[in-house]
Amino acid sequence: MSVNEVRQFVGLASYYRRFVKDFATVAKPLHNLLRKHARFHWTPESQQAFDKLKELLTTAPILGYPMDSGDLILDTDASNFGIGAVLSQLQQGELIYLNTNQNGFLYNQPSALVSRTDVASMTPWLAPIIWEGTFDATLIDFIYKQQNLTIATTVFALGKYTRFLKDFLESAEQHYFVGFRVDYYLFTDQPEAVPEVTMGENHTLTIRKVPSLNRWQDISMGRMEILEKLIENELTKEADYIFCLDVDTKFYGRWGVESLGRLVGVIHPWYFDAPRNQFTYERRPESQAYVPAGEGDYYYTGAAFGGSLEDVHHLTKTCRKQMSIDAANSIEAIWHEESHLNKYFLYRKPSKLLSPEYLWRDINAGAGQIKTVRFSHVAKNNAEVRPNL
Ligand SMILES: CC(=O)N[C@H]1[C@@H](OP(=O)(O)OP(=O)(O)OC[C@H]2O[C@@H](n3ccc(=O)[nH]c3=O)[C@H](O)[C@@H]2O)O[C@H](CO)[C@H](O)[C@@H]1O
Ligand SMILES: [Mn+2]
Repeated sequence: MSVNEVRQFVGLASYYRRFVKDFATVAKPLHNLLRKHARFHWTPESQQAFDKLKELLTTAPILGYPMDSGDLILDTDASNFGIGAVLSQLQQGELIYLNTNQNGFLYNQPSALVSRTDVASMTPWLAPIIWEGTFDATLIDFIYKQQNLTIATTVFALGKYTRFLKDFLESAEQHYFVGFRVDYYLFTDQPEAVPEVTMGENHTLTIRKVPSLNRWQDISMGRMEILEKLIENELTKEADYIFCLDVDTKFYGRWGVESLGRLVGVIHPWYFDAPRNQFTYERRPESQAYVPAGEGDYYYTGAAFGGSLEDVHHLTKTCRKQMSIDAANSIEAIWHEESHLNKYFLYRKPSKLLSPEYLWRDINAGAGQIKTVRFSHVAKNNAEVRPNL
């Protein structure tokens, strides 16, 4: 054990002491011993103290959850390491520079003056609009990590859409809420067609069989009622937030806790720069999804939305009811549940908006303001994959 390694470890422990419960009584004596040895020499006694302190740091409950490899340690460049990686590298004798600054958690200073100027990062009702460059991933992960959250995520794959599952799930496991608890609920008419995909730590996949339907519109709209019932009957105690995502999609970049909010809409990738009179709202007053000319904020996609269980429950219940009124009147909104969702969001403003980075048209389609594509539709031949036109 080199003096350097011990110094690093002491730094690590110093950094963590504010988070470890009972640090003063349990770990401080060991910490002090090591501090002394870091300057002098290494004995079997210090090795024991080192091992014990290491164990404490990896198993002690901090702020209500045990430390794990997802916990962050920052160095002065604001890059981060998981504690697991740090400890194993220490064991392997690799040099890691750790910040031992006692004043706390380091990250880039936020500016009151400088931000992105090429996009709007706030709605007129003061909901943030999330774009690359509007948040600090390290900081926001650190903050949310302390809340021990579960994010339920629903995805539907009926008929030929099961072909999209492999890419969807594999890419989600690389980019979607990595390090946080995610429970996917996959609804399909063919459970046997669901591919084997290895789930990351704290990510689970539950498969639910649902009946096949003959119209793609009914599949798409039917999601509202299934979500409503899922939240009502099962999720209340199981999750904190929920997202509902299209399956004909793939992740290419981080989608994380920056997306969480009470009620979250994603700006549609085709209409983020369009005047509201071009939005494809339902324009027939006979439909419950009707939006009169001259109204409208942003046009939201039906392919991704979410929020707290309570707010998404209200949203899905409202859309389900509005769609059944339409059905009773033999009218179907032009863009199905997406039309109802847009009507809902017009009169119940989302508390957070995600930019089209969170649902892009196609990975190969560029746009100046889109600095990173996080999630994108994949090209598909509608006539070939859908059960009807
Ligand atoms: C970019 C965007 O805003 N997408 C929306 C759009 O067209 P899309 O072309 O994206 O709709 P879509 O064909 O992807 O259908 C929506 C979703 O329903 C599911 N599905 C559909 C058909 C099928 O045979 N099997 C199956 O599982 C699947 O999860 C799919 O992702 O309009 C739809 C309603 O009009 C939905 O609001 C979509 O979210
Ligand atoms: Mn889609």
